[in-house]
Amino acid sequence: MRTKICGITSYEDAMTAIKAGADALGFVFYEKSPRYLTPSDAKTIIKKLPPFVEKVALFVNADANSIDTVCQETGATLAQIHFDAEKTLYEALKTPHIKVVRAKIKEDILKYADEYRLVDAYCESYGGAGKRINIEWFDGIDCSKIILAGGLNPENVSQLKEYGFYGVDVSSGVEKAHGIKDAQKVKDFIFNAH
Ligand SMILES: O=C(O)c1ccccc1N[C@@H]1O[C@H](COP(=O)(O)O)[C@@H](O)[C@H]1O
Repeated sequence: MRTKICGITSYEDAMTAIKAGADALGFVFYEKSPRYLTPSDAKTIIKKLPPFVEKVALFVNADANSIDTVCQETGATLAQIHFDAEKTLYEALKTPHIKVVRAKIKEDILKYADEYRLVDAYCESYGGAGKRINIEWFDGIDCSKIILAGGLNPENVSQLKEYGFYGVDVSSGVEKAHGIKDAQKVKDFIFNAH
């Protein structure tokens, strides 16, 4: 399973995750998030990072133009559209992107069945709240294009093997405080996911 560590706010945390084997790092450009960082601060971190690691820019309720601009300015390689965007937004986006399904019910998971997508538990604050998704909803579903998110941590990530998810994404489950990663939890999360 690929792993993404989201809510990175420092170079040190970024390198801890990369050295532990993370495939992707997430930078949150949603001002209401406790993990928000400015595009300028993200750029400073991203330009020092090694290649072959996906730098993901996470957006909530942003328009296509500002998403493209932030990604271009910061060096982010993929946009995570963490809200229910209109089709026109996806059509207008120039930046490679991944759609997020904020699942309220099992049927929501089938929405983008034929493409890679990130599935998170629905919550009013959009994400990063540690809210767990009902894992039984994935029974009998082809999970090979799904990145699972929502309430994951170093303990429960090791229980996902049978589902065959493409990847997992975690934010709050590997923190010691909002926006600050716990190095041991990051290492354990990635080790257990593998
Ligand atoms: O991390 C955030 O602060 C955040 C804010 C707004 C939307 C999404 C956010 N993070 C993403 O939410 C999911 C689940 O996070 P958690 O592991 O349950 O804390 C994950 O995809 C994060 O990338």
